[in-house]
Amino acid sequence: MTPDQVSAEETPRTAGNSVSVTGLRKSYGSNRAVEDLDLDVGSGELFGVLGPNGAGKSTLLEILVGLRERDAGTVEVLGADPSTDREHLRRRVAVQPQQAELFPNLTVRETLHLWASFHEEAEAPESVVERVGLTASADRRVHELSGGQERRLLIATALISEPLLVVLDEPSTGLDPNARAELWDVLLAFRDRGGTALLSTHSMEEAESLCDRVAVVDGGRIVACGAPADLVSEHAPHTVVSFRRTGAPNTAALRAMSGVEDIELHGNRVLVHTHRADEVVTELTAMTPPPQDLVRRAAGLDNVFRTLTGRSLDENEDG
Ligand SMILES: Nc1ncnc2c1ncn2[C@@H]1O[C@H](COP(=O)(O)OP(=O)(O)OP(=O)(O)O)[C@@H](O)[C@H]1O
Repeated sequence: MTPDQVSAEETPRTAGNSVSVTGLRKSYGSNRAVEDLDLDVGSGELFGVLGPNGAGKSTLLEILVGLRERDAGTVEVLGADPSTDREHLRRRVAVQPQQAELFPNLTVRETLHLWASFHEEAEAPESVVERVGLTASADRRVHELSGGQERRLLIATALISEPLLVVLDEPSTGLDPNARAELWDVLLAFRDRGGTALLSTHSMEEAESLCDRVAVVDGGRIVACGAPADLVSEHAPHTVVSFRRTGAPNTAALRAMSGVEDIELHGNRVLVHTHRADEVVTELTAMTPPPQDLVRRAAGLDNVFRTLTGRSLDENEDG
């Protein structure tokens, strides 16, 4: 079964949505992990749930795939309720949790043959190997693979059942930029074949580069939802001028500069938010000593998050 082979009768859809959630709530004791959350993911979308650690992303995804019970709300995934219709969803939804394990001594090919044997209908392992770009490594053992190759093999084990929807919890955490880009290509190809992909991420770069639409979550709630470019133009239509800091920056003086709206400290860089970038760059370059490694860029989803919550997506930030 490929995404485009499934009839409407077999998989009832809700107005073109693969996922429809209303009023979802989940608490762990007194800790409210998900609060009155509404969400629609269209069929054929590559959809990202973006938020910092503890925002409720994993809890949401686990409820959607039937791994966790909700306290309240309605949930439809491919027209079924994951808490009661697990069998309906088992073949149609593939899940890649944050901590997934493979057998280290099996080869890539053996792994996929094993996973294929778990399903009544499965794609040929050879074609999945090719689709995730592991043909040259098909006979290598799992423990010999790079981190990126192993992650793509995990995705391959998810895709082998030819799911309509794949749900991935932070799929690219810990990967280097090349490995991330290769993994994104696999997900984009799945989307281009008609599949729906829902992933969580705390990387604004991943959300911006990969996702058709993004739900920005904080404290268990969606604070904004839309196409990345639309979210940026609505909530953060400004420029970020940044430079390398040497010693403790004089943030009070920077804040007092004409045109400066906000200052953030991010790692070894000072980020200056402004709608008047030319003016600010002129003022900054006139400072003594002049700022090093000055860069200007349009604001991104990290700035959307900051505008909407007053906090940073990146926990390690100190600004
Ligand atoms: N099994 C659990 N028992 C108690 N509290 C939990 C449990 N799982 C998650 N939580 C809490 O619920 C909140 C949401 O956690 P969740 O893991 O869903 O967020 P997240 O956005 O996926 O974060 P992370 O990226 O760190 O996994 C957090 O405050 C977390 O500590």
